[in-house]
Amino acid sequence: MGLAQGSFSVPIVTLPKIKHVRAFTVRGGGADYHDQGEGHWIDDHIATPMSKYPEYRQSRQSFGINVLGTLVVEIEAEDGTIGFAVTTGGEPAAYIVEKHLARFLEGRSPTDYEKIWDQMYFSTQYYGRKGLVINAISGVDLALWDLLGKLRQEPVYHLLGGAVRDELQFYATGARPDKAKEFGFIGGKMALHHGPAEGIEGLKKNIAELADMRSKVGDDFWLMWDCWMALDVDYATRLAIAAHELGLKWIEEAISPDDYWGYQQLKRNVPKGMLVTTGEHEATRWGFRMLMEMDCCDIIQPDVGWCGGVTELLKISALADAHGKMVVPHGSSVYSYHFVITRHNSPFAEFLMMHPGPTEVVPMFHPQLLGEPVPENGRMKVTALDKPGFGVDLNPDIAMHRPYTH
Ligand SMILES: C[C@H](O)[C@H](O)[C@@H](O)[C@@H](O)C(=O)O
Ligand SMILES: [Mg+2]
Repeated sequence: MGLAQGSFSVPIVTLPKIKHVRAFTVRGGGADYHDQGEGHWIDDHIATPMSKYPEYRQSRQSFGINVLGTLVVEIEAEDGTIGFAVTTGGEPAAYIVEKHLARFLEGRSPTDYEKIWDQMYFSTQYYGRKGLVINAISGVDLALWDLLGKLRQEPVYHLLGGAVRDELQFYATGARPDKAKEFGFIGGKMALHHGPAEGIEGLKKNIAELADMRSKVGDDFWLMWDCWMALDVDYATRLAIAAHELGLKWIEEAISPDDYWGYQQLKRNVPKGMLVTTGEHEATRWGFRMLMEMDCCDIIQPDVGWCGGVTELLKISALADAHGKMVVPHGSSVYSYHFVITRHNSPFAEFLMMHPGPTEVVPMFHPQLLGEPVPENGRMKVTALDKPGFGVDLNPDIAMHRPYTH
């Protein structure tokens, strides 16, 4: 780290330049958290847009929800410091990182993250804009922020403006909100099991499941449904009306992320007091601008590993703040924790319960990250984030594969 002579006597710090960008793939849980073994709650007859095909109704893995696997991006500076990040993307994302994105980083300063993001986005705009390409850009951007933190010996949340509160509070996503309540979480979000293709019988089963869980957690504990893009406006409206009496707090990602008009209508249809949320499969400031200007939802839920990374989430969050919208990022382990703690309009965070039951609290991206913090009693003190970068290390025991080089 050199000390360049500034215009005053005080020298400014010049960080070492980026020397190498490398992309690896990993299978088995971690950032591609749907890539789990048999009998996991996260693959048990969950309603999806593919549920209209009976052969793909029981298991999301049957139609390929875990086909990509994890992308690991490593960025090495000239002094040997390595920043890394994990997200969903696997081999195709690794190809994009190595063959297309790396050229915008190697030889550059890690502080040029705005220009680097702009060049990664607009150089891939002709084939990207959302989905896999933005996942790859997000992975690079997160690794860049991890490198910046390590070079500056500061946690990422310091670089984002510092903590606005002393601790994070979490709701838990999983099949057991009753256990989530025991563990001290502020609420429980369940995956919806039956979609329109199962007719009124399926809708009644959904309501019966919610009623059963409400009887277990009492009247005040937050209960939410995650509908994973599975419904249409009519079904979602009928479900919301029936669930309102059971105190459903929000109905999440009920319809296709492309159907902004449908969300606009659903938000008008749901009973007063029920929130409509979405955004985990939306990307960039432009996608979220559409959600907000068309009044599609009450809470936006970008995934920082899928929406464009920290650099883009800063823009999305500021836009949401101006619109008076809450930003509760989709669960993405430390990558969302370091962000949420710094934003007034992100009052709580999601914790995805990755234990198969789930009857235990385990790290979300297990087994890929060493030092990954987990909530205690549903909360996480900001001090748990006080390590350089995102504060985690890659588990050396996991098999990483580098499918492409450049
Ligand atoms: C639980 C949901 O079906 C998804 O698996 C989950 O990843 C996501 O939608 C969430 O909000 O956590
Ligand atoms: Mg969701």
